[in-house]
Amino acid sequence: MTEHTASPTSVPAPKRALRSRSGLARAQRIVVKVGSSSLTTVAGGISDEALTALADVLAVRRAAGTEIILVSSGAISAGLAPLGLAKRPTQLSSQQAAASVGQGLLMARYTEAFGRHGVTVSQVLLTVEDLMRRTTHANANRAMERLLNFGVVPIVNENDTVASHEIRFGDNDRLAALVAHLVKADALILLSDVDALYDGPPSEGAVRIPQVTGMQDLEDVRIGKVGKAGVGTGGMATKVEAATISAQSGIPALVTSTANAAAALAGEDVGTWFVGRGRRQPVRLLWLAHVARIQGTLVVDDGAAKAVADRRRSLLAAGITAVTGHFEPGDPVAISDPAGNVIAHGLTNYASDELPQMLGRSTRELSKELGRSFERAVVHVNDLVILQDHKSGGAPSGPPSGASAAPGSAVASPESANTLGG
Ligand SMILES: Nc1ncnc2c1ncn2[C@@H]1O[C@H](COP(=O)(O)OP(=O)(O)O)[C@@H](O)[C@H]1O
Ligand SMILES: N[C@@H](CCC(=O)OP(=O)(O)O)C(=O)O
Repeated sequence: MTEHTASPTSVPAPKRALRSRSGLARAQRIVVKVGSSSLTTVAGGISDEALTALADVLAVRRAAGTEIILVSSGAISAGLAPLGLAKRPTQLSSQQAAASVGQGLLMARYTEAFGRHGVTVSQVLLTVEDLMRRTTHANANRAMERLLNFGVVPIVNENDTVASHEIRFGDNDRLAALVAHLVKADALILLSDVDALYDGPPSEGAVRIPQVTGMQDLEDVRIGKVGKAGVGTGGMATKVEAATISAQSGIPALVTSTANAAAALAGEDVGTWFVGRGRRQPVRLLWLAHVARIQGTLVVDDGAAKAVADRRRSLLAAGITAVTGHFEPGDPVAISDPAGNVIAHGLTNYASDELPQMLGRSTRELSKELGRSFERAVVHVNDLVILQDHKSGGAPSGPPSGASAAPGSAVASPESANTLGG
């Protein structure tokens, strides 16, 4: 194949976020995610009609010069019938087997459908780990950039056959958000069997939500169980989460149906638009906030909660009042205020069995006892992501203050703030 160098395929992604959904018509790099429920049925496997219709829309846009990355679910569902399975198995090894069979079938159909438009596709199977470690992240990024330069449409799925329970996304919605982040997409489009996010399960006469600008717009939204098709895993909850992850790191997201794919790409008023408003976040923090499996909880007192959430300090042992769960140093843990609200996620420097004898004790005391190897912070501020501001006594929290921690306080000196949540 000839290498494209000076064609629309090598147009760099713009640095500015699209302001509204109409900007999708001009977007240069778009991640599109399609769910199992749009492509497959339990009984019939892959729907040729649905897959071809989507490939037609995306191939036309690709031919017009827009870089398209397709995150496609459906491998497990497509593999059920060939293995004689009547429904989606719950056992991980059966899901792995079904994905292994179905992924090949899916790619064969995509290759053919895009090929009719002269568009080459490629298979990219990723695990959470590939996106988290700096070296593997950079490696995945290089491969994607090269594929896009070649004019290829990369088709991404989770590497279901090797992903274990511990490291699995499970749904592809959050994977798509991290892929959008990986390739610095202009926008993320999440396609499903429902045309938008509604204020409640659509079957109950709910009302469409056209735009989400922040968490306040989601407060009254009720999310029902996984859709009627019975083949998806994430449901609307993971789509909202993925769109939020994306929007909060500056990449706007649109949630709509596969039937609306062409209208969405043309910038028409369909679906639910999540306004991109945050700055790009390190992927490690996105993972910590939204994907990581939390292994335990550190309950902190009111002062420490305010310091961590409002003043962005490291968490010290003196402010921790209780520990639950079993974890090792480096594991993701939740930090909760005295009322039980989870205010942050962080990576702990201590194991759950080391912490009880440290709780409530000052840094000086602990330094004497533990000697030079003592790591001051139980959770360092650079390993912390704030999920909500702590509002003690119902009072609104002020802006992060630059004042240093009071003596004996359970917090360390101010450093960079990592805020993701609303
Ligand atoms: N508030 C809501 N707004 C829109 N859809 C919702 C809502 N609550 C639940 N749903 C359901 O979520 C389903 C989409 O999730 P899912 O089947 O997992 O999709 P996919 O396989 O495309 O990822 C829809 O079929 C819809 O019935
Ligand atoms: N990676 C899996 C995705 C699982 C799944 O059903 O995801 P989704 O339909 O996006 O909720 C597969 O290809 O079957």
